Amino acid sequence: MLEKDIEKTFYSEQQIQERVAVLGEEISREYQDKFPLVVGILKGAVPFLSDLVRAMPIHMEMDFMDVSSYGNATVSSGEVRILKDLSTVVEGRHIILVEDIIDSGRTLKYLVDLLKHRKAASVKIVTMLDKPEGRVVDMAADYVGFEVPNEFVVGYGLDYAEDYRNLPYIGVLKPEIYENA
Ligand SMILES: O=P(O)(O)OC[C@H]1O[C@H](OP(=O)(O)OP(=O)(O)O)[C@H](O)[C@@H]1O
Ligand code: HPA
Ligand SMILES: [Mg+2]
Repeated sequence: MLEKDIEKTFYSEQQIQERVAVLGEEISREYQDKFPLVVGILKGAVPFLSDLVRAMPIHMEMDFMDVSSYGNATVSSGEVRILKDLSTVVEGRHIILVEDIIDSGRTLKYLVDLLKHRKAASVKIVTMLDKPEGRVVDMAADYVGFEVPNEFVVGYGLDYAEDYRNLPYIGVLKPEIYENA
């Protein structure tokens, strides 16, 4: 079972759900007359997006993008590649980018630049987690669920080797999970 692999919990399921309800209300107030395009970044944003949009009782459209950072193992190139693009025309739309975490900031920097280039009317970022100590490029979210310290976190969409995304809370793994990998 998943539970036995977790060393400590940073944010419980209840804390997350309470925070999502507050964020949903705040964001709805800003976007109620804007018919926003809510863009989830695959795959990590899926659990958060799923909860967030159900806490936003306003008219909206949803779409998804999948991007991947690549480079060699020691030095990240900082390049980002599109694996799945939006199926919606961005020009003139108010975009809400939904992410599970901002770490180096590279993924979101690339996406914000791209959407502005495509002439979005506005682009704002909502992220469940912000890890400020991880930042390599200048990037700040408009709405943040929680801050996390500079540790590798899993759960609520965040994976280790594609596992643990379905954990309903956010925590860190026991060291032996990495040692046995
Ligand atoms: O701020 P950054 O350093 O760019 O890191 C954050 C990004 O990295 C993770 O995604 P990943 O590319 O691992 O894909 P995934 O969502 O499918 O796990 C996470 O979900 C963010 O999208
Ligand atoms: O702390 C993290 N955990 C999982 N995936 C991530 N992608 C960037 N930072 C993280
Ligand atoms: Mg992601």
